[in-house]
Amino acid sequence: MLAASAMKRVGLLGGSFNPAHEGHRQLSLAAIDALALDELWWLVSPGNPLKAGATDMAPYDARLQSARAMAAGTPIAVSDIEARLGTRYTIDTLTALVAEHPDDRFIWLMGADTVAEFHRWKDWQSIAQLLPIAVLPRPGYDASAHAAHAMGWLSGFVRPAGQAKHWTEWSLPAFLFLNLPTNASSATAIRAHNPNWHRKPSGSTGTAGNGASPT
Ligand SMILES: Nc1ncnc2c1ncn2[C@@H]1O[C@H](COP(=O)(O)OP(=O)(O)OP(=O)(O)O)[C@@H](O)[C@H]1O
Ligand SMILES: O=C(O)c1ccc[n+]([C@@H]2O[C@H](COP(=O)([O-])O)[C@@H](O)[C@H]2O)c1
Repeated sequence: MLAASAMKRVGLLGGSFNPAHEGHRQLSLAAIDALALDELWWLVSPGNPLKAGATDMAPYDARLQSARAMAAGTPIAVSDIEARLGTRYTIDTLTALVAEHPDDRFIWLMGADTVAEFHRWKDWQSIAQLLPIAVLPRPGYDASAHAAHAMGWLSGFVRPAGQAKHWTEWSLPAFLFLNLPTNASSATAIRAHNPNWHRKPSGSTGTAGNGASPT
């Protein structure tokens, strides 16, 4: 007799990871604890639709390797599912993931800085109707997140941070500001200091981490 598969509680953090840094890692580990997640996946974006004109976007493989290196030794898994599915918009990725994993429960994670532009994402209200959303605090972005255009609609669905572990029981939409220690790391700051972070020094073997793809 086959054993019934157990429902997994999975957090999803999408990003450019150009490059991945300590902020991604610290906040992800804290979110695993706060939300009682079984797994947390970093979805490395082949191309953020709102960064289409960016001239400083490193090649996809370099960003993937950077995420794997930063996730190494943690329970965080790095996924290239958007490259494999050919999806660029979050709503398309999440719709596919939910259909592929009907027995699991997903929650979308986003840094406080991204809330200000959330209303510009394709079908953003549908995203909130599909999955609960948890916001990772980020130094300097608390006010802009709370004042965001999207909050005009989302504020009616905000859940108390103290109930974070109960997210699988919530009706949707459900929006949560996580109360976690912050980390000021930023990929923009890293690139400003080292624009060639993704170019290997000559003689390098280029090995970086062993993060397995979850999907
Ligand atoms: N230090 C941080 N604290 C909280 N959330 C973060 C932090 N850094 C990144 N995030 C969140 O992680 C996700 C992926 O971030 P991303 O890869 O764009 O890094 P970034 O540092 O914001 O990059 P950039 O400076 O190039 O915009 C986004 O939701 C972002 O808000
Ligand atoms: O779906 C959209 O319209 C959309 C617009 C902007 C950003 N996103 C997603 O937001 C996540 C964070 O992106 P970034 O570049 O700020 O790290 C990443 O998963 C992107 O694909 C998604």
